[in-house]
Amino acid sequence: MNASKKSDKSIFPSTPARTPLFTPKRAPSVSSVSSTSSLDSRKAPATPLLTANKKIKAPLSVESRRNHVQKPKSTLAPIPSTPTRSNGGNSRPRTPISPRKGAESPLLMPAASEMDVSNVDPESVLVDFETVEPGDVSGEIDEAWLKTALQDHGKDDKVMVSVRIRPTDQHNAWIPVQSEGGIKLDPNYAKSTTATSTTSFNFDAVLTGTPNKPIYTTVARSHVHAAMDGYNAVIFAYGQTASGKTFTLSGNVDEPGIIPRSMKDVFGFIKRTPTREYLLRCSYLEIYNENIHDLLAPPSTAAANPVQIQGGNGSDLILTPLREEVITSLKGVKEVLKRGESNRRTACTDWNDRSSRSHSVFRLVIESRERGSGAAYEEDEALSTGRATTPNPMNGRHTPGLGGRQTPGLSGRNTPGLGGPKLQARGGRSVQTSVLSLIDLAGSEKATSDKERTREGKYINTSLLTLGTVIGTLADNSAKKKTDHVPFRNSKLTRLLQPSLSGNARISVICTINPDPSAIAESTSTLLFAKRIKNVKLNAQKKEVVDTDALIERYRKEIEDLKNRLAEREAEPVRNRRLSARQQIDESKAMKDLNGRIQQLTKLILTSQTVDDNKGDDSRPTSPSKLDFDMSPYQLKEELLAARNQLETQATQILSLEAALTARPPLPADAPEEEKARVIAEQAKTIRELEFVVAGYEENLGEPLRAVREDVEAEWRGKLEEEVRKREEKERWAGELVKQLEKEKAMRVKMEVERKALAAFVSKFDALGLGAGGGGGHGLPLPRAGGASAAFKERQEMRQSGKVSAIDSGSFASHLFSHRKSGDEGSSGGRAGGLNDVSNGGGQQHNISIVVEQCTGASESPMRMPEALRGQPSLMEQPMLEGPGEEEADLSFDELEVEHQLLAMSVRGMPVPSMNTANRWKVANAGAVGKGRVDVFGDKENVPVAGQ
Ligand SMILES: Nc1ncnc2c1ncn2[C@@H]1O[C@H](COP(=O)(O)OP(=O)(O)OP(=O)(O)O)[C@@H](O)[C@H]1O
Repeated sequence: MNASKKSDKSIFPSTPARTPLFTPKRAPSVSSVSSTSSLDSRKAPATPLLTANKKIKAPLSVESRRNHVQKPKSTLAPIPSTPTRSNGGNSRPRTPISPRKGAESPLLMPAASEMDVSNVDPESVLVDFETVEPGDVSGEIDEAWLKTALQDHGKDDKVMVSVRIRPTDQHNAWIPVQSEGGIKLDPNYAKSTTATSTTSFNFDAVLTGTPNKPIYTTVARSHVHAAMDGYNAVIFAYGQTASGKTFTLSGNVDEPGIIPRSMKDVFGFIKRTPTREYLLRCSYLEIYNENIHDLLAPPSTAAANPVQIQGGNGSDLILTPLREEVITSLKGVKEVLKRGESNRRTACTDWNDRSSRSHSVFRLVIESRERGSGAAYEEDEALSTGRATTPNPMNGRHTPGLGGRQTPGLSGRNTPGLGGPKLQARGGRSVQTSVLSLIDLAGSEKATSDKERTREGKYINTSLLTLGTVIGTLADNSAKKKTDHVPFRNSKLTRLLQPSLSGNARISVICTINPDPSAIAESTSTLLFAKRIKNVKLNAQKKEVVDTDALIERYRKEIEDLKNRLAEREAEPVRNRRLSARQQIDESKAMKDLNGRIQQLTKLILTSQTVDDNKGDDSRPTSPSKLDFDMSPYQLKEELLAARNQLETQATQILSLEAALTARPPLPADAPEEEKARVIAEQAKTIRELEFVVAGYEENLGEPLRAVREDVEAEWRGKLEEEVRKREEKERWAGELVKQLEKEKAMRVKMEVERKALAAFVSKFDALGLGAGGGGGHGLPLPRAGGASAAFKERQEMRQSGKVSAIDSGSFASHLFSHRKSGDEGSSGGRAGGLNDVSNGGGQQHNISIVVEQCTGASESPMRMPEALRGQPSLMEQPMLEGPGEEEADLSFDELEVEHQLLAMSVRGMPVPSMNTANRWKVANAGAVGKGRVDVFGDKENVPVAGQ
């Protein structure tokens, strides 16, 4: 790897070197790849121009990561614990030499730096205008700039989008229209490329050239200031590989990029803000192959403990375990950045000697609160810390130090939670919290000639694609006022960016493009991404945490004082208070004021508590300041409940005291003593009377009244017993009625069944033309000689010969009747032997009448067969009548079966053919009955057989 390339990625290298104008590497042919390439071979000094066509392979990034760290010991060495100011006046905030007891979180790795936030007392590492070193302040900030800062791009609710065109000494395919923030494709290339129809774009700024200062001033400074002012801010670079993202973000020693410049600006801002004090803590992480690694943790432990993202949708996220280091000077930042940079995964690709193989995120958490001074501050401090503070002789500030109030959990214990303690809202001073995120994305790229690079490239491209989709959906939602699901969770990158992209951040995006004509497609894709993100709506809000504990405590104290004063006055004997009328008026007014103030404070306590409750987890989800993470969630809940109960009890006590105060008898302050004594006497009498009423009611009723009451009670007792007896009688009667009703219901059901059976029987008779209105006189056919058996037989024969496909509903019955045309009389021999073979003779017809009797008992049948019919053959055995034109009856096997049973019921006592008869008939007909129909008869085989 050549030296100049290395220096590009190192923000603060030891040996400054000017960067030559960059010409990107072309993807070389496979033949040009030197298999003997090594790190040493790449050390030969060469400009990017000279190395442009030379493919050099880097060792695999993961394995080489530790080798790549050139001075691991020095980079991980702790920052000097006691930095001193050159003027010897105010001292820089000190880093405690020994970690606090119990500060180690089991989830965090052993500290590699004493500035690890979990090892320090935040109150001792605050930065303010007095502690900022002159050299740490950006010399670039001047009054003129402060005016321009008012034209803050981040103020509106849109993402600030800029394009940076990397310089080239070859053909430039893109023409900037800088004054209008536009960029368009050179018409010569526009014609030749079919990559896109859109060739001209407009953004907030289009920037060219190598200097990073104008880039920072234009795209980043206002966002850094917004972050210092309490807004979350995100600045990220997006673009294809080797287009200049890292150069823009980190830069080099000659051209420091956005990250080092913004850090300088942070200290400059603090220097110019004497009213506030700051706690600055930073973290540095990378997303490599969809795993998040802590770049500030020792590489071995970072690899073994990938950072996890926790937290709700859209709200703040918790990254754990992630080391956060407190910074108090630019030197500290340099140290942290250097360490992080050295742990970053970079590798030589076909296009970039030191291509970032991961997305890197440098986060600076800025917490600030007003600097306290004066008597009120002293008192607040004492209230907050529970002890008097000692002014620091060096800077005059009150620093409670290690023994001071740190991060009380609800239990009151000092417990640094996960991620370390944070600045506390104290002494009634609220804390503003914001996060500045500076993100260097890995570049999108085509498949490379190296397997590992290709694998990394896939992860990179996938997460960038997801970022594109997320941005697209957000833009679409904003434009069309929709609320479509945004797939933030599809990649670690978008998940990490979720709170910011959801709107609560000011965002600036620098899209870097490679102006080479061969990269027009990729550049266009980058520009389309830039266009989409421009439409995402933002609504960044400041986050302020109020010290409700301190406020409530102060109110309580005041209420206590007021109550004491009131009590003293009331306790003073009247005779001792010989006051003039004027004094009495004044005192009355003072008492009234005291009461008013107590009420007001009580309300404030309740409001503060409500605010605190409402904020709950939502207000500071990431803050461990209110939570003791050593406790189980159950214990925390218990504590919370206990604290609330206590507060409520106190509030109730206060309210009842107030009520007692206001309920005192109204008496003008200037009323004479006699008058007061009279009012008191009256009140005492009233109280005695009420006591008499409450306690002695029974005693005062007297004997005669008691006797009357007993008489009345006896009378009513008798009436009650009579009513009870009557009710029992009625219940018995109702029970009888219910039983009768049940019986009747059963009877009805039975009758309904019989009625239906009878109706079916009658309808069958009618259908057969055997009913009273049926016979020959009415033209309905009568069964003819040969009977149903002959018809059935013929039917089966027809089926077997294929003339009839199956015995279908009604067809068998029709054959019963149509069969008489065949004149087959011989089949009657199939009848059951025990039955009378009665021929009705040729075309003779019968009139069959049925007597239906009312069913009078369970044993009686509703039907009686007339005498005339007794001895007649059953319907099945009756021969068919002959006669042209008779209609076909609609009978199926089942219907015949029903008919058969009905007949059996109706002619009880008569010899009735059983279904066995029919079965025998079936057998006699040589199995002509379809096998599939046997089940039609089924267990009706068991019907009692008459005559057998
Ligand atoms: N504006 C610029 N002026 C001069 N040199 C530049 C400029 N932009 C980029 N370069 C040079 O181009 C090379 C590639 O740039 P850089 O590493 O920043 O690209 P990148 O987009 O971060 O690539 P990757 O996505 O692969 O990490 C570097 O050597 C860098 O010094």
